[in-house]
Amino acid sequence: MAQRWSISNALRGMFQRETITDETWDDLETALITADFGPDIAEEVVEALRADVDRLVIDDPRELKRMLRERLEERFAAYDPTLTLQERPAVILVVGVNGVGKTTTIGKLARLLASHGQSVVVGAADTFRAAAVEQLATWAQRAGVELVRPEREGQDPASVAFQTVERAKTGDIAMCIVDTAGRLQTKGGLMDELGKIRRVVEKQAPVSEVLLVLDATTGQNGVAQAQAFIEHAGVTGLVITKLDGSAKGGFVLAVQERTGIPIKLIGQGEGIDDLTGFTPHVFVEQLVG
Ligand SMILES: Nc1nc2c(ncn2[C@@H]2O[C@H](COP(=O)(O)OP(=O)(O)OP(=O)(O)O)[C@@H](O)[C@H]2O)c(=O)[nH]1
Repeated sequence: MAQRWSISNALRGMFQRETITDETWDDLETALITADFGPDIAEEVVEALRADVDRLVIDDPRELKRMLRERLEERFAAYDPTLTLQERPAVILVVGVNGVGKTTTIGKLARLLASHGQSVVVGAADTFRAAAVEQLATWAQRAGVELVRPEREGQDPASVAFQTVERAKTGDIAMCIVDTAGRLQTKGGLMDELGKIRRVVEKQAPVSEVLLVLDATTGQNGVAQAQAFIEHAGVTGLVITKLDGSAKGGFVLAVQERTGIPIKLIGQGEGIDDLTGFTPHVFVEQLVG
């Protein structure tokens, strides 16, 4: 079954026509804009394909579909989606606004890494809500990985992050994932706190990845969120969650190009196995059909 965020249905009529006409181009641009690529990218893609079709004297819409896949894949693949986890321990900080899916993503990522034979410890540096710690504890248990909890409610999140990395070092644990409290990108004090967490962790070990989690259903607003986090937390990769509930597959490309930060992981469900790496070829196959 096609993903909800796929544009294959929107394109169906277009590829059922015998030849490429003006309507073909209008339909394509509308499909791209509807999928939240944003008007600029939609126009660029249409213009580039139009030029190719004219130059190569093509009139078969099926050929155009192949060219659309190629062009999108080239744009998606302009950034390296590989997680950089060579350090020992490899420290991953996970940041983002409230409710985007940080804790869920950590549970899934811990499971993914553990299933590849890595030892993992997760740290509950979201110390404001006891429920947040318990939620992470449940995920850690499901993933079969160790957890470092705050010693008391309201403990400085940076100190929990520090203790988590310390635990990884003393226990010879390869991967260390630190959960942080959700925060609005407009709250300066809370954004500064992220910088502090990072500096404190770096006293123990270099930070390998700072992953910013974005909810695909927020669309272009996610770009504004991303920019503030990039400024304050030194984001190295994006995680797009809730793509399963979104009709906005194009958001993935828009946010990557506008922030210049690669998409590294994709979440498509609430289950522990619903997280994958980002593979442009596979993604575009599903997107275009
Ligand atoms: N459908 C779907 N739901 C998701 C996905 N990822 C997370 N969720 C749901 O989103 C909700 C919020 O997820 P959390 O992991 O608690 O989000 P958070 O960012 O840690 O939240 P705060 O700690 O409050 O900032 C939960 O109901 C999750 O089940 C996803 O990929 N798909």
